[in-house]
Amino acid sequence: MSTPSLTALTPAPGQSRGLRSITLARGDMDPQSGLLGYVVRNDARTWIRRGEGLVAYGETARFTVTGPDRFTQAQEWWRRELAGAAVQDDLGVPGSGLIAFGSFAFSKTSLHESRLIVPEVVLGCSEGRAWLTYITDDAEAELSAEAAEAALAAYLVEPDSDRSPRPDDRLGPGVLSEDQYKLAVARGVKHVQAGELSKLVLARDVVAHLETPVATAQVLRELAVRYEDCWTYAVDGLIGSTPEMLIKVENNTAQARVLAGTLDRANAPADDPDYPNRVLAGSEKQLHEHQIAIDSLTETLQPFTSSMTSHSEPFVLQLPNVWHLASDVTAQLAVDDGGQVPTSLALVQALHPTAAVCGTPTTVAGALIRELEHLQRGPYAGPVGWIDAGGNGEWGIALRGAVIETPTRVRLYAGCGIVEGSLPDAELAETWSKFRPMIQALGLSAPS
Ligand SMILES: C=C(O[C@H]1C=CC=C(C(=O)O)[C@@H]1O)C(=O)O
Repeated sequence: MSTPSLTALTPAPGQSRGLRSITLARGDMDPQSGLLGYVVRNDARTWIRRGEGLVAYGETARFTVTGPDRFTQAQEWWRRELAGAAVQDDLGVPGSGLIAFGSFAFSKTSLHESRLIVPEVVLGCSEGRAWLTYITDDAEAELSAEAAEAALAAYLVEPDSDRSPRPDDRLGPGVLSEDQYKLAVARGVKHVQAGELSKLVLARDVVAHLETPVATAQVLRELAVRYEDCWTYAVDGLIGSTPEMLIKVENNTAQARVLAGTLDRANAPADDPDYPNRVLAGSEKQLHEHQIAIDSLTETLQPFTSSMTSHSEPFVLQLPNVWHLASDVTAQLAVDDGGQVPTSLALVQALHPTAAVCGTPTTVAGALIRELEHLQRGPYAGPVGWIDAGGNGEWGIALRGAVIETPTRVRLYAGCGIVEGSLPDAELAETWSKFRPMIQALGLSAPS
């Protein structure tokens, strides 16, 4: 596999062979709803957390790719687009100026197309500062505040309607039945016990069949409000709210949030505040599973850094559906001989797939996933996020999400880390707790 170029991506000032963009500060974002007020169309692309992030519409350029070099090729395409671009950016903060949204297949052998998409309009909000970016490939187009506002207004003029649950909406089985999934888990445990690997992540799917077309914008707003500590993503029908940050790059700093170890909140005793600390943070099995995930991230990130910090113990992250063992990692990126730090995509290429979604060792786990899961993961558990012209970006792991396959068919995915002590019934139950965000946002109920 070719190694990623670590040179930061820099647009050439003044050139306009291709993309042209203007970014303007915008003061009128409703502080209550933040960006959510703009998530009104089902084709919105989003990256939202606590009311901030990015919402985009339209498409000015697109790159698609499959195979083991998908990250490198995407980065090379982005570099070429930037080399011919003319960028006016009043703000110069991560996410302003030219950006591309992206989603990548989990597997290097997947036929699913990984993609980078340059939108036409982007609304951004970070630390209270809001902006609007307008991007065009029309050499004659006027680049002004009026033109940018008009481009945005054209997308907002006809919002898509919300929908109410219908009697015939239902949740059906996916590729594997529940019993087949439990069998796959039992087989996975045997491979771990045989010493072939220390951790394996096995996923399964369920399918939502809706009577009327899915109201994607409504689903995204519900996810973003309910799962405000997660990153609510939408890229070409891949939607969800992920609690796991694969890598975020802001100038010379990289951050990751590693999760592994899960406890369902549904059956937790209401009068026992110490329950997650005792049952999750006090469990040898869960701590072992978490340690494997954090080691896989820090060992791979380390060569790109000059310093790195993470707490020695994971903390308990409380989400509406589950508690997770979580570790936040912050690193200063090492500067190369040319004075550059790696781009967010270069780090994604190095880090994906972590043990949180694949296993350890990666190659053994990857082969077993193909053998035992019988699932085409597509973009599930792959990197999803955005990159800007400076190489900054945020790439989450596409978890707690779904793929909209047709307007009335939505495939939900969830997986579990399998270690030596894993029990098939418990792992099956855990997948239901991980499906819950999407099940609720779609207005469905899980089978009891
Ligand atoms: C693979 C998933 O979750 C991963 C992330 C957090 C906790 C996990 C766990 O406890 O098994 C999984 O490793 C998923 O949500 O589909």
